Amino acid sequence: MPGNNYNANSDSSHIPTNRIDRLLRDKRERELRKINRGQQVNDANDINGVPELSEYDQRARDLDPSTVDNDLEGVTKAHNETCEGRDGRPLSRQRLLVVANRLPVYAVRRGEESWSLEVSAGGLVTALLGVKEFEARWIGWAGVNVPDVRGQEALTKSLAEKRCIPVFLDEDIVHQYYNGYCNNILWPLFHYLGLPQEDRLATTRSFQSQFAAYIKANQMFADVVNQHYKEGDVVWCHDYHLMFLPKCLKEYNSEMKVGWFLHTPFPSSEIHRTLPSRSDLLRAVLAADLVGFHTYDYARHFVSACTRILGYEGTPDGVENQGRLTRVAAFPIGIDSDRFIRALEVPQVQDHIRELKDTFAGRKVMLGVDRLDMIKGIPQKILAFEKFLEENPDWRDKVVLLQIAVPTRTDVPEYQKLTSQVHEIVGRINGRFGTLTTVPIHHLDRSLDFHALCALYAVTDVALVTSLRDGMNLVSYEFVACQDSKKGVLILSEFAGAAQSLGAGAILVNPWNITEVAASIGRALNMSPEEREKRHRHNFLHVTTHTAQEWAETFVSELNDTVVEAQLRIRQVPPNLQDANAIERYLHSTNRLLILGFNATLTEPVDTPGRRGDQIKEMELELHPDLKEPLTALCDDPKTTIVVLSGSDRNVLDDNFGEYDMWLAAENGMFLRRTKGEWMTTMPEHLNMDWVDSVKHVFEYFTERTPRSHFEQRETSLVWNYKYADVEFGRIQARDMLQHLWTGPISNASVDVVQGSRSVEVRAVGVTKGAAIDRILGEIVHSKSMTTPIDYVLCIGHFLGKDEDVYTFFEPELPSDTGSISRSKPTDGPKLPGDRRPSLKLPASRSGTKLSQGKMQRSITNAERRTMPSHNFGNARRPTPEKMSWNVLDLNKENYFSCSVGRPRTNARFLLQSSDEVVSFLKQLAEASL
Ligand SMILES: O=P(O)(O)OC[C@H]1O[C@H](O[C@H]2O[C@H](CO)[C@@H](O)[C@H](O)[C@H]2O)[C@H](O)[C@@H](O)[C@@H]1O
Ligand SMILES: O=c1ccn([C@@H]2O[C@H](COP(=O)(O)OP(=O)(O)O)[C@@H](O)[C@H]2O)c(=O)[nH]1
Repeated sequence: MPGNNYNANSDSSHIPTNRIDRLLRDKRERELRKINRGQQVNDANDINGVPELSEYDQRARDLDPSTVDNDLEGVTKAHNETCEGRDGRPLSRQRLLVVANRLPVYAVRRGEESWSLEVSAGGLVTALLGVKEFEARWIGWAGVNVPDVRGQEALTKSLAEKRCIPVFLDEDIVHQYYNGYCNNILWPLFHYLGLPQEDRLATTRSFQSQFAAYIKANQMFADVVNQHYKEGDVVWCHDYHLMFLPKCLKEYNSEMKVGWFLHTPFPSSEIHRTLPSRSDLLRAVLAADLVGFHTYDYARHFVSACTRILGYEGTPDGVENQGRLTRVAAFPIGIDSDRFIRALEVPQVQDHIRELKDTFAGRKVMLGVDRLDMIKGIPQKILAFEKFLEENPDWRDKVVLLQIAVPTRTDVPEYQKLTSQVHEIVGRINGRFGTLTTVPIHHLDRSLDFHALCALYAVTDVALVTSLRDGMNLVSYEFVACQDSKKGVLILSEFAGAAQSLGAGAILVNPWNITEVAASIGRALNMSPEEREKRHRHNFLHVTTHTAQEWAETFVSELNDTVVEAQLRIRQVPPNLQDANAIERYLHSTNRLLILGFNATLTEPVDTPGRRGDQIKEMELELHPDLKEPLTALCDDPKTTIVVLSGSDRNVLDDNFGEYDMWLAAENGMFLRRTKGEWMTTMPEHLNMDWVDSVKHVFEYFTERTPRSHFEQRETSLVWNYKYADVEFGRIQARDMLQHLWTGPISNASVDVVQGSRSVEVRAVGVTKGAAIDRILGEIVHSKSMTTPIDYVLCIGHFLGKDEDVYTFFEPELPSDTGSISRSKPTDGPKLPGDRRPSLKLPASRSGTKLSQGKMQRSITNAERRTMPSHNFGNARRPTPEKMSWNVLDLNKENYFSCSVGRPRTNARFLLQSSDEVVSFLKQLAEASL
């Protein structure tokens, strides 16, 4: 194996924990493989004495029906044989299943069982043909309706030779899915052209029926993928046609590595939210492991749509929901620049170039190459050219505009209209500025073959790309690749993705500003050779380094890595609560304590903040409707004590739990009540509340300035909530607020500032659920006259990080400062904040302790509540040893179930995803104990 610098560091047994480190390592290894391949090709050439066909040429030949050896397999085999791994053994390349609406070839039927295959045009095909690192197979529609089985079988066989696998879509599906939902709804919407009126969809069609066809078609693609999928394959789904595919695939096999890439822009969330099926589409895409876009802007829009429409969390890495991260990133596509550069040397292209030079001698050539699509801004381009001719009569016989307009989606009425519109404008301008022998615009409604296109690019002085919106626009890249001798000028729409990469070298224009485009034409035609050279250098460097191959390799490398990353994350996420075990242990214990949170633990799940009209309802927390029965049964069991431990105030808990026989601990345990008795306070003595007015002042300020935010004043805390506000604005405001609270005038007050996912809470120092629990426990033990220790604890809640000390309070595996409970060895697991672990011994009788001295047991009137001094338990968290007469807790680790709800980054032992799961578990528990 050839010597290299990279091998020394490449130890496959060590996986870097940092993503960038892993991706850099991957990149080095790819470079190494390329060097190896290059050397082997050179060696082979030396032996044979003849230059080898490049892989791309080979591939293009493979796809060209006129070539004899048209088997892609050959290329792949050669690769497999030449690739070596780090240990020198041949490496088999990873299998890549590319799933796109269109196959790189389209089929034309020649007889009942005879098909010919033509290469499809379009940026996606061009880009993916440049991918060499993987053993790729294509899955897609062959662009033709094949109703008969014999025809399907014959076509499948022909396509197999090209490593293509067909998905057969019937005419109606194509009509509703491809012409309808894809190209009449999603395409214009994603390009900011808005949605069609429902009545313009035709009587037999509606959003609903087209969407249904879309889902059906996506499922058909998924079925074919599933038939061909082998463990370890990477599945790469492409474009707006297949937004449902990631979901379908993951439902079939959650282990599948699935990536999805969008070739169009992704619009602002304000545009996307107009789409009736907006949420379904976003959720389906998010099932992928990696979601890619051409530019950072599109990625940003997508993340923003997920946060604003679905209410999910947007992070710098992607979109997070319930601990599952879908990575979202920008992967700008490129072309196989070498292929274009090499093509210029081909004799056929040289001939073309000569012909074109002769034909347009004495005139500057301007070029437009576009599919005849409204997003390409063809009318705007022609009108700008007309304005230029109008204002510059000297140029009228010295410049020609060649416009190649490739027919596309000709069954969609909007495209038909565009064709007539363009023809009409071209006719008018040619009539206005043409002569008997020449016309200013040569407009062709057809496609050109590759060589003719390269020749055209090469003779062009000014390329004009005026897309109103364009995912990337590869034509601009191809033009640059073919211009190394001429160094022509690129006029490029600022609304094409390419503007982000070629912006510095091109003249950027707003295609809607006809005056600006016309002036830019003048500027380009008159540009000095020095300036053209400088601009071209910049663009050429970009196009030749950011290739299609780089694009695909980077995407797949990141896709592979998201799976590594997910595994690393999963290691930190606790397992789901095993219901059967928790129930079994419950049944075999004699004195059980169930501590339950309220909000997002026992409440009815609310869908998303985007559900307008439900906000008022959501703001009033309500008990899950299915909970009544099991909760009653569990509360009525004499061997079970239930405590609802919540941040909510007393009224909320009274309203929701008044009818059950249980304990209520409001305001993070600062108030306690058995439902049969009165509220009492458990607040520590001397709880300093002097900060309340200042914090309230700050909260009022931010509430006034943040529409749809609100704050709640409780006895021991204030909570500012921006759940219903604009997510991004809310977050910015929260950051400002936090900064002010941490560093401003109240920074020295005795408060804890706690940041929630959409809230900021300020509490008196030391107020946490964990800090309150031993006082609560003491009171319960006393009040229930417990005589046997608690031998089973289940603590379930959607608690803020600060309140997770309640989980650690009971944790038998953490070291204790008393010997009251037998514990196993200390673990390196979650750390207990400070030395908060209480003695778990409490007095059998509380007479003589502060706990029993009455104050806290008297009920509190509403009038007293606001001004109530801190008092009562004093140092009750640590009763003196002489007062302890028996162990309250006798908990071994198998009988302890701490469980976080919907917060995977937790110190709890287990996880439940939602309140639905909590309810389902409690139901089973109640039923099992009947
Ligand atoms: O297959 P068609 O419906 O005839 O359309 C052809 C392709 O058009 C779109 O291309 C996009 O992809 C290019 C490469 O990423 C990008 O440069 C361009 O800006 C996009 O418009 C479409 O997204 C493809 O799926 C179609 O195959
Ligand atoms: O007659 C033609 C005109 C264009 N193209 C190819 O079509 C693609 C157009 O890609 P682009 O990204 O510019 O736009 P899209 O059509 O994909 O929206 C480019 O690779 C062109 O080389 C082609 O094969 N034949």
